[in-house]
Amino acid sequence: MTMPGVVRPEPILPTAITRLEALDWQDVEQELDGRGVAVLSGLLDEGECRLLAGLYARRELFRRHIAMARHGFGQGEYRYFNYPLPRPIAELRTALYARIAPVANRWNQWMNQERRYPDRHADFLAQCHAAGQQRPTPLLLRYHAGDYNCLHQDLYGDLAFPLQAVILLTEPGLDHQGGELVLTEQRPRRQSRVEVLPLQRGDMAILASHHRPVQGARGVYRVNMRHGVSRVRAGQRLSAGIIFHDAE
Ligand SMILES: O=C(O)CCC(=O)C(=O)O
Ligand SMILES: [Fe+2]
Repeated sequence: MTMPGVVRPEPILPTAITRLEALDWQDVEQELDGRGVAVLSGLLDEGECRLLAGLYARRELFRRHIAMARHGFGQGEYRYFNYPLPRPIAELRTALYARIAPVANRWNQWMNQERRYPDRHADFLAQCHAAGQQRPTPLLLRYHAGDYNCLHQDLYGDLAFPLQAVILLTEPGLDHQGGELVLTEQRPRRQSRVEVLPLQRGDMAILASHHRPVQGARGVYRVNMRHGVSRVRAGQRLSAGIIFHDAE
């Protein structure tokens, strides 16, 4: 029996965290350094995806609901979680940050950017909060047939972590058609490159949020990354976004 006024803790994602910790991070780091994106296939199982997708209906968990069309962001909707984050989201955010902070620091070194990110996410969040960025940014997104997400960057203030993660929570071909995650890479004085990520349910994509370094013949140059979602042609698509900086 649930006692009135007693908040039950959210279930956690032990298998996803175990899988995350068991990955070959040298491989993942190489992909991130080389291409600015890495896909962790099947990080979440079906039940874990359903658990996260099921949070969408629980309005009390969110601080803000965005209808994308109203802002010119595309078509579809998303909700920013409130603090305290549901434990699965908080645990993924904390565990993933610790694994990719070295990548972020290496990128800044290569790009001659002074900022270095602390080893622990809690310490980075303390920096965000001290800089006036105190609102949580992890989110759930929901798209129906015809919906899409315009190319964008998720920057919410001066302080920004250069990588973020997206988890696909529904199964392409079954729950929805279309709705591919798309990345663009704008190169100085050259035409842009695009990459389509054919994710399956439970896959996590780690991607460069803003700038990333590319090794060229004459040294390192900086490219400008954007991401978006192509039109969902049928069904319903849900995803979770994990952004490491908080918002103003
Ligand atoms: O729905 C998606 O796959 C993209 C989500 C997104 O833009 C984000 O999490 O920042
Ligand atoms: Fe985004």
